[in-house]
Amino acid sequence: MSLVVDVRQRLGTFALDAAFTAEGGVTALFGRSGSGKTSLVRIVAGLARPDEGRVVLSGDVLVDTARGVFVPAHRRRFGYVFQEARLFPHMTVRQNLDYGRWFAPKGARAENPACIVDLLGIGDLLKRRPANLSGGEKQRVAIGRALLSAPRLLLMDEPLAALDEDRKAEILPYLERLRDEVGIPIVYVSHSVAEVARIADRVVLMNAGRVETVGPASEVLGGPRLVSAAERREAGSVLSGRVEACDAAHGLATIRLQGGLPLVVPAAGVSAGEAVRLRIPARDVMVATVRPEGLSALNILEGTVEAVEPDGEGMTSLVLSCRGDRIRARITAFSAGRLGLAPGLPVYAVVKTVALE
Ligand SMILES: Nc1ncnc2c1ncn2[C@@H]1O[C@H](COP(=O)(O)OP(=O)(O)OP(=O)(O)O)[C@@H](O)[C@H]1O
Repeated sequence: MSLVVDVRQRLGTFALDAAFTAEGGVTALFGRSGSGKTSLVRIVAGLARPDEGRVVLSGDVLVDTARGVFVPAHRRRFGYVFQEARLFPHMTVRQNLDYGRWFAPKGARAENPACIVDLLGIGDLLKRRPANLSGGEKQRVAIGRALLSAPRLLLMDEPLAALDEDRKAEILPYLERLRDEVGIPIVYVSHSVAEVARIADRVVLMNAGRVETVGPASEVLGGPRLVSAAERREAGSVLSGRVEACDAAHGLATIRLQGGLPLVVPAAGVSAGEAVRLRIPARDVMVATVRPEGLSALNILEGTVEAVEPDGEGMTSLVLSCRGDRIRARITAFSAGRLGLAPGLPVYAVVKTVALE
C-alpha cells in the first residue's frame, strides 16, 4: 500500500498546502488545534475537494485536479471513524455492524466477522442499542463497523478525543491490536503526543496548514521539531524492546532495548519474549555527569551527549546516546550550562518514569 497526498485548498483565510506519503502501518497526522489535520483527512476521505492536487492510493488515482479526476467518498472504499461514534441509534450493535458489512464489495467481505468482534471485545454487546453503551464501547462498535466494510484504508479522526482518560485507556489496547493484527493501513488524526507515541509508526507533523516534517514516531516526537510549547513539554523517546524477565512479586519487568540496554519498568500482564514499546517523557529524564548514588530511580543509564538543542525559552532538549538507543531529556538551559553539557560528554541519564505500551 502506498498513499500519496499532495493537495492545496483555501478555506476562508486558512490555506492548506500539504504533501505526505504513507506506506502501511499507522500514519499519524499530528499537530495542534487548527493546524489543518481534519481538513486534510477530509480531502483524503473524499468528503472535501482540494482546489488543486492529487490523492493516489496504490496507483489508483482518486483525485487529480489537473485531469479532472475526483472519485467520490462512497467509491473509495475507505473506513472512517470520527470523534463521536455516529452509530444508528435505532439499530442494535449487531445491526450497526451488519450495515458496515453490507457496504463491503462481495469478493472483499471480511471472512470472519467474529474475529473483528473478538478483537474489539464487543461480543457481549451485540443485542444492545447505542444509547445503553459507554463512550468507549460505542467507539469500539464504530471501529468494528468501519472494519467490516473491508476498507482499503482506515481513516480515524481523533477517535479518542471525546472520551475521558479511563475510557481512552480502555480503548488504546484495542487500537494496538488493530495495528498489529489487521493488515489495513490507518491514517490517524490526533493532537495527543501520548496517543501518537503509542499508536503511530510514522508521524506527519502539521503546522499552520503545512507539513512541518514527516518521520518515524521516535524522531518526530523527540522534541526539537515539535511546534507548540505544550507539545514540547510532552516530548519524549519512543523505544522498542523485548520483555526479558518478569518479576511478578514486585510487579516489574526487565525490557531489553534494541541497542542492548536493560530497563526495569513497572509492568503487569506482560510475558517474557513479548515485543513492547516504551515511552520516556523527556521531562522525566535527569542528567548527571557523575554516577548518582542513593536514588529511588530504578534506571540509571550510561551514555554520551549526542546533541544539545536550546529552545530559546529557557529549556534545552538533549539527545543522549545510550548504547545505540537515543534517550531524550529536557532540562533547563541553566542546568545544561552549569553541567557544561556538550556533544561527546559522558553522562548518566536518570530515568524517573517509563510508560510501557
Ligand atoms: N469551511 C471552512 N471555512 C473557513 N475556514 C475553515 C473551514 N474549515 C476549516 N477552516 C479553518 O481551517 C483551519 C484548520 O481547521 P482543521 O479543522 O482542519 O484543523 P485541525 O488541525 O483538525 O484542528 P482540531 O484539532 O481543532 O480539530 C481552522 O482555522 C479552521 O477554522
